[in-house]
Amino acid sequence: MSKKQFKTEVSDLLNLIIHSLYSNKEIFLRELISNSSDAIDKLKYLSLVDGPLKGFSFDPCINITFDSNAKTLTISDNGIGMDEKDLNDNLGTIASSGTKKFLATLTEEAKKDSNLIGQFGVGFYSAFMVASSVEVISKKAGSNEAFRWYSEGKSSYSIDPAERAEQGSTIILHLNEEGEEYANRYRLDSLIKKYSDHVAYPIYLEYDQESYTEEKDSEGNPIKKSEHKREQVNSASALWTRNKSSIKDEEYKEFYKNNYFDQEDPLFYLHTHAEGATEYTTLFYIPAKAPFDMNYADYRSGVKLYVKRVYITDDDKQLLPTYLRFVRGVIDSEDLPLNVSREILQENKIMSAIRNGSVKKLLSEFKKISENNPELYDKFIKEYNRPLKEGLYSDYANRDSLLELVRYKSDSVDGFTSFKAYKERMKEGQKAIYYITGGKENILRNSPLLAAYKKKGYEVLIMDDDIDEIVISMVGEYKELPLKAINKSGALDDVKEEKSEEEKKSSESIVKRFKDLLGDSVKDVIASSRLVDTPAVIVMDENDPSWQMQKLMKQMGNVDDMPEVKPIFEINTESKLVKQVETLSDDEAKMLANVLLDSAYLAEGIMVKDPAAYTKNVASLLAK
Ligand SMILES: Nc1ncnc2c1ncn2[C@@H]1O[C@H](COP(=O)(O)OP(=O)(O)OP(=O)(O)O)[C@@H](O)[C@H]1O
Repeated sequence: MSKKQFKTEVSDLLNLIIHSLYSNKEIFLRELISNSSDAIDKLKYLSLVDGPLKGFSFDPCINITFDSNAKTLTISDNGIGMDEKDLNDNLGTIASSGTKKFLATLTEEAKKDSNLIGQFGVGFYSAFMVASSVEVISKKAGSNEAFRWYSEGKSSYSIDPAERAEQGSTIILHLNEEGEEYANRYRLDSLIKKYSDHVAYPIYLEYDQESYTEEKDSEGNPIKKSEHKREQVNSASALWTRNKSSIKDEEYKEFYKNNYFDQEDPLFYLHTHAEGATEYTTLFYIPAKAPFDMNYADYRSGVKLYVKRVYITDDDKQLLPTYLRFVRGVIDSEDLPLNVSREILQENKIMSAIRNGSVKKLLSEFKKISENNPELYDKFIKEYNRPLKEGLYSDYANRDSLLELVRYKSDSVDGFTSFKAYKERMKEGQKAIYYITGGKENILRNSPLLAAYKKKGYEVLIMDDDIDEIVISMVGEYKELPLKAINKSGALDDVKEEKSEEEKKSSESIVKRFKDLLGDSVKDVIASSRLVDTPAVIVMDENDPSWQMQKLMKQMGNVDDMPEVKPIFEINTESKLVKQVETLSDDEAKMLANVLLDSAYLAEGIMVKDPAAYTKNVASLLAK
């Protein structure tokens, strides 16, 4: 016997599955059936495309048997099967390296969520929730050898030669105490219907039915007879191929929950059939909660591609643009060739037409919901605002549609607002959409810059998402209205208050004094025409990166090459404090100017360069 150790992650994972996730242990059956269905998909596909298995003929099916005396449950399929190496690779290691990393971060509460199992691709191991040992007897299509994998789910497994007539896999569960209840016809029947009704291949349940015959024994009692039966339990039709009007809401939801490993109903779904230059069907779902890996670079794509009902792939990130990675569902094309490979998919004209059409449909559905069902749209935005913003950046062709979908916080209304609603609220004479970026919400909301806009009645959007900065500066305008950052020099003049000649003169001399005092610690000093109660603020030159952007650039590692970017110091020359620089001695004036500059940094949530010097200056000024 060749005994092998599981990779350590597998032992950890088994432990986790067996002990934390077992509140919903019945899902093991769905996982094993789904593996069988995938295995049939793979063989069916290989039998249709060029290669050694082309023309391979078989009658796809999944068979389930049980023995309540021996306490076993057996799931077998005639799919692709596994050879020795596959058994080692697939059942001896964990599917993705990201999974372990993610598991490590899960809270105890979250670990109890059995939903997570399927999302990881650890489905097979769920068998150990109900079995004390598991055997897999498998023969790979095209091979003459069969193998038996065996494990008690602790730290090791073994692989030995075995016998199996046909290609495919047989999974034998030796049920533990928790699992005994599954060696039961009615229990299995209802579980298959519940979770696997739409699996595209027939699932047969075999059982012995006992009945009483007409005949009587010597004592006159009816004689019992046992009959072996084999019945198809699932309906085995691909839901998306059915006519929309014949499908109930419940059926759509069940399909989603059983196929996309979510216990919650989806937020909404859309089922469409396109005809014309390209013919295809799509059934898309929006999960109620963003998938856990949505913000990981190695996220799992949630859309499966079929060609004429034949499964092609669920691992292709080209099917939809990255920013729609939260969408789950099916694309089924009538026109793509079956042997379409990943490389071909990328450049295939039909695929790109399907992709463009799908994006348009999704975006227009989002728009419809935003107009007709604001409550639902709020839920949607709470989960998916961020990926939509990425779309603004990456999907130029659909930017106008996306601009109608994204939402922002505002200093004038509660919750989120759209650009459209902002535009409708705009004051007469207002020529731009104003926003502030570059920090946490509370810092932005307390920015001294807001007062001048408020005074004019101009609304300011509070953009506190770290990608807003990059995205919005790229977008530039909404319906020909420029988008202006109020903490950049470009928005200064829009809220200008006219000054008298005398005021101008006095402010010129104060500005000059500040320039002398601060030297090259700032890019420039300007007299503010918009500050109300605040002595001074820092803003960035229109063409310089903001603080947030600089921070991002530093994080990305370009520290050495990046020249120091200095702010423009905008001073309120009407402020008493500011005016004092003209009366104080040079030393004291310098101290004051530096304190004002450092305070302006702090108001932006930016740490001052020399905190010790700052507190010392403040203390000595206060003392005076
Ligand atoms: N019945 C089967 N026939 C052939 N291969 C199988 C079968 N069951 C499992 N496998 C192989 O073992 C691998 C691991 O299965 P497991 O259920 O743990 O993860 P997965 O199927 O990749 O992910 P998920 O369960 O999320 O779909 C599968 O990817 C597949 O290659």
